[in-house]
Amino acid sequence: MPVLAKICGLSTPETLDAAVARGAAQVGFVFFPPSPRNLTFDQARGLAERVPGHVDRVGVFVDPDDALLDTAVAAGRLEAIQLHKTAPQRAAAIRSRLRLPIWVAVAVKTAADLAGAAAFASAADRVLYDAKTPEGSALPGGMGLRFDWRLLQGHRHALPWSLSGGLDPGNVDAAIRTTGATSVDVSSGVESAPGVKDVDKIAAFLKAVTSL
Ligand SMILES: O=C(O)c1ccccc1N[C@@H]1O[C@H](COP(=O)(O)O)[C@@H](O)[C@H]1O
Repeated sequence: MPVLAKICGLSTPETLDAAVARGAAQVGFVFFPPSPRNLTFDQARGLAERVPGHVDRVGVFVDPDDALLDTAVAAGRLEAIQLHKTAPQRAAAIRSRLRLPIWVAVAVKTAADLAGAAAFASAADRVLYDAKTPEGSALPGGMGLRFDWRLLQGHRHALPWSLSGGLDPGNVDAAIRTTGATSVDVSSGVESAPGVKDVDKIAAFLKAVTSL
């Protein structure tokens, strides 16, 4: 089965174009001011118009309010919403109000954390397994941290799922082989510095994924 890749945290036309040209299935736009990848609405508007119809625009949010969601969805012409640190009831409310697919991040450190995904079974469309960031971290994702991929082996998933957290061009092949993921998501693993995407790393990551 082909593996789909989302390149997250894009903020320049050049890196967005590289992700599209090299075969990204989704591009991620971050709307979270503490992140070095946070977009203004004007930036999102400009990037959104470069994305062809076969690539989905995913907005990344941390427990957002309705005003932020509405403005970001319009500016970024978002086709899916990725939620971090958002309760199941709130995710369900966002889903029914926006009528867009909801990706919900589940932070994983131990096997017990995987059970958290079940609470989103009727509230989301996809689970994104991501590494748990340390208590008090500024960001709940996008820190290049990975979890023990073997935890996913044999796990019965409540929803379609994607793998993220610390993936990069050198390890994504092993991550896919270990977990059986058919969808992967990367941010800092294709950067030269926090928030600075690297076109060569994007190309290498997508080559590793699409040549499997
Ligand atoms: O990328 C960010 O800055 C970010 C901010 C807030 C929530 C999530 C964020 N990124 C997501 O984190 C994961 C893993 O990132 P990484 O590859 O380990 O750097 C990814 O899903 C991003 O979408």
